[in-house]
Amino acid sequence: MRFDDVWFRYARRAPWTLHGVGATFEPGRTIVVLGRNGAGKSTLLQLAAGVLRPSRGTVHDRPAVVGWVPERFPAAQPFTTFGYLSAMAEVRGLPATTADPWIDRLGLTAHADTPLAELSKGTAQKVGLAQALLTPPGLLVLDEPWEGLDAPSRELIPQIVAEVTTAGGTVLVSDHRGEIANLPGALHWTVADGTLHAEPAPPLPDEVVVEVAVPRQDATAAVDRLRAAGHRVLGVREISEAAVRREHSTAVPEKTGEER
Ligand SMILES: Nc1ncnc2c1ncn2[C@@H]1O[C@H](COP(=O)(O)OP(=O)(O)OP(=O)(O)O)[C@@H](O)[C@H]1O
Repeated sequence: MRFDDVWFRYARRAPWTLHGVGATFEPGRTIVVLGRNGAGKSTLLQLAAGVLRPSRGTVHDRPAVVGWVPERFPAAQPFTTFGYLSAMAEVRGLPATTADPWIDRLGLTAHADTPLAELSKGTAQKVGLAQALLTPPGLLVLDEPWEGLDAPSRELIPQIVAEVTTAGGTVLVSDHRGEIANLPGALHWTVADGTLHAEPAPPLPDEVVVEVAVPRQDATAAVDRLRAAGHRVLGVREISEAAVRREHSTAVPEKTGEER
């Protein structure tokens, strides 16, 4: 995807929030958007996601599937967690059960029948995240995704980001706390004075995500061994029935003809 001389302002005579932004969003990249409060990070993310349209200029080649997670999930909707996620799946032509693995993985099972309006901010954010991941996104846009999340869920974000980029998607994430800034290969773009300042791109890591199940009592030792062998451990989580079912359809991805 590419921004070609993108300008944006919120009203006809308002000052430009962004002006003359040019940027290329490479597949497989994590792009961390930094900047002070009010600099225009959310505006840039919404232009990328297609939630806002540029006042001038063009966004080219936006991926067909965009996952958009706003800073605050709009919880004032007449659904329960499960009702909302299954309705979102059906809108996309997917079976209602598509949401089940995400409900499980994001720890939403206990809240499945809770009305959205009664969820805590962090739980509502997880519903927003699950919604964005129902179909594997070519572009995942996360606006301050850590806000209000509990510790186990915060660890999930880098895992999910790595899964999307490993599958060839682009992740655009605003992160004023710097929680994801150290991901290998992450680009740092800073919004200031209405423009984008991009640090030079580090090489893309040539990695895949391998999920390994070990007995619970061996988890710490397994993590230590993997780290000692030079692997990045993205996180440890409870195995779920959905994950066990997925295991039977897991295969090591083959390289494409071009990569051989
Ligand atoms: N809906 C809107 N209508 C008018 N002005 C807006 C609107 N949304 C944002 N702005 C203004 O546009 C500018 C950029 O806002 P934006 O939310 O993109 O910044 P940000 O870097 O994401 O800030 P924060 O870190 O506080 O979320 C700010 O001056 C803000 O007040």
